Amino acid sequence: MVGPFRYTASAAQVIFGSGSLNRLAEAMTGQGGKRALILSTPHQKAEAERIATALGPLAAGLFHDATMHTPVDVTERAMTAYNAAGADCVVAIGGGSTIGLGKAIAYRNDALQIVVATTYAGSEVTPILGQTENGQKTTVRGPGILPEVVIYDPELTLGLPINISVSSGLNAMAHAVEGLYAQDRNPISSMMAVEGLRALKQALPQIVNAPGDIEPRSEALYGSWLCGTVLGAVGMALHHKLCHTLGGSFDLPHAETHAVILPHSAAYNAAAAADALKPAADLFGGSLGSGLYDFAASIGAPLALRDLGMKEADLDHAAELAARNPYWNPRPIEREALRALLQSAWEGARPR
Ligand SMILES: NC(=O)c1ccc[n+]([C@@H]2O[C@H](COP(=O)([O-])OP(=O)(O)OC[C@H]3O[C@@H](n4cnc5c(N)ncnc54)[C@H](O)[C@@H]3O)[C@@H](O)[C@H]2O)c1
Ligand SMILES: O=C(O)CCC(=O)CC(=O)O
Repeated sequence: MVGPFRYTASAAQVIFGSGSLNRLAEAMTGQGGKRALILSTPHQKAEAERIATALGPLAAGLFHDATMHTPVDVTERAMTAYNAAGADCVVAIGGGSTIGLGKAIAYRNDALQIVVATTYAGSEVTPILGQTENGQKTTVRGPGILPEVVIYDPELTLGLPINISVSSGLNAMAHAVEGLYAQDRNPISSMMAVEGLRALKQALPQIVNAPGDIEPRSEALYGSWLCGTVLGAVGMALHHKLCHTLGGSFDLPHAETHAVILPHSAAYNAAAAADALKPAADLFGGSLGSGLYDFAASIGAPLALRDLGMKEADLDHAAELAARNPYWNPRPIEREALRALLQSAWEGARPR
């Protein structure tokens, strides 16, 4: 039987396709934007400068210090740049770090946000902002946080390094896996989750073999949009709580941490959410935890927390933090089982 359910569609406008970056000025002025602060990481500064040149007088300035986990001190410097430039909107070009900075600005001043998304993290289509201050990462949700327009131009992802592509793709897949067993899931979010998983499962091995091939790049960006939309639409559970803890309190890299944890969190929840996870398990050979692990290994993803810089001595503390104020999860958060999960993930063991 279908339902009952509640589904809230995202209000963001999506412009998808090769060459869609050319529609940036039109997208910005169409929303009433006149002076944009262009945001990027230091790594994508040149791309941001090209965008500023193309926008001409619509570009009010550049800020290229976006940083992972959205530190509040960086946001404060960006706010100063925004006000000094007389900007009325932001254009964020990049992955979740740059998009997070744009959201943090909009959270404070309701700036219009135009996003050019260049990884598979999915932040561009969520009303979620994570920020870090004094070593603590906190998350807020709110309508002003969701970017108004998202441009997906696969041409811009052709140079995304293979290792980032792989980890970022698994980060997207984690949104879909958790979306499948979310308490507030609905037929639309589950359909998007399964299609997102299918698209990324198909695209990532092809990207590893031919990173400059536009077809799998388009497929991966399409899959990441779907998975990100699921993240924005329904609640996340143990997997996201763990990654949030490991990223915010132990400064582990975001996408790589998702990539390592996903097989283990999926295995943890496999029995408790067997029906909801069946379409995903079917995609990965029947057993979701080991299937995801084998898939991740086959595309060269990181498999062990120890390889990301996590200290074994910190695992107890991580388990304790992750068990504190837990998100709803299909299987109860059992302290010992959670500690065992972290040990397996630290060692890079294949879940059963
Ligand atoms: N709020 C949300 O809904 C949400 C969702 C997912 C991630 N996030 C946040 O996003 C951050 C991580 O984002 P991420 O994983 O996308 O990494 P990132 O944005 O830090 O990007 C990783 C690196 O890749 C570079 N890069 C990005 N796109 C590129 C491209 N096409 N070509 C070459 N280099 C490129 C970036 O400049 C950066 O140096 C974390 O802070 C995480 O918490 C938030
Ligand atoms: O860090 C954030 O902005 C929130 C993170 C989130 O909800 C998605 C993720 O962890 O990939």
